[in-house]
Amino acid sequence: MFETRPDRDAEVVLVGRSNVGKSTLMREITGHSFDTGGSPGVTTKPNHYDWAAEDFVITDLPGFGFMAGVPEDVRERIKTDVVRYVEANAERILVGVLVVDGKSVVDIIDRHSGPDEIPHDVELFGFFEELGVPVVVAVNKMDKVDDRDERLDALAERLGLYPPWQQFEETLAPISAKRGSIEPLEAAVRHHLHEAGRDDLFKFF
Ligand SMILES: Nc1nc2c(ncn2[C@@H]2O[C@H](COP(=O)(O)OP(=O)(O)OP(=O)(O)O)[C@@H](O)[C@H]2O)c(=O)[nH]1
Ligand SMILES: [Mg+2]
Repeated sequence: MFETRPDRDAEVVLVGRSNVGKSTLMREITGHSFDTGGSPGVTTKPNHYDWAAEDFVITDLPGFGFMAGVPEDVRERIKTDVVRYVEANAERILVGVLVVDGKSVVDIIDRHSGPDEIPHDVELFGFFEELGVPVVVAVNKMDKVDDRDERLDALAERLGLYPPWQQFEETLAPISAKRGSIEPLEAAVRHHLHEAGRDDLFKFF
């Protein structure tokens, strides 16, 4: 279990496989730099970012899934720790942002779909729903995607959202964190904050 536990009553978490761009997105949202890098597994502990005067924290969690050079048991432990963190903090998590790599997510999901295997991204998506935590899928690295609508429809379908994807703007947000184009994500997060009666937090998004 991660040892950090922020003493705030409202939280937004960023979760997802390693190297999808969570820390890059965290930088875009907060304006503060976090370790990012070309090799997966850069973030090993939760990054919490809060504001002294505000009862709010954004948390960038370590990535899980395949990471070159990281043993299987370590990867599994990180995944378990992330799931436990979300479960333990579900009460105050207003929005769960599931970050995926728009270029590869559909292929990865298909590769890991089988009779006794649920892909991490699909599992996490369902897990947030089970906990009653609104989830936004930040489909990152869209700057590398040519067949935008086809990719997004394919992803929607795998998450159980019947295409066309445009019907789910509160759930699917195509972005490019590295280029600073994250408006669809901000709009989706604001939607859920509004639903939670927390328009006061719009200033962070
Ligand atoms: N092309 C492109 N690359 C991106 C984008 N966002 C992030 N990256 C790159 O993806 C790599 C991984 O980014 P990180 O932000 O470290 O990813 P992470 O999800 O925090 O990774 P872990 O901490 O290992 O889980 C870096 O080389 C980033 O520059 C994007 O929108 N487009
Ligand atoms: Mg990171």
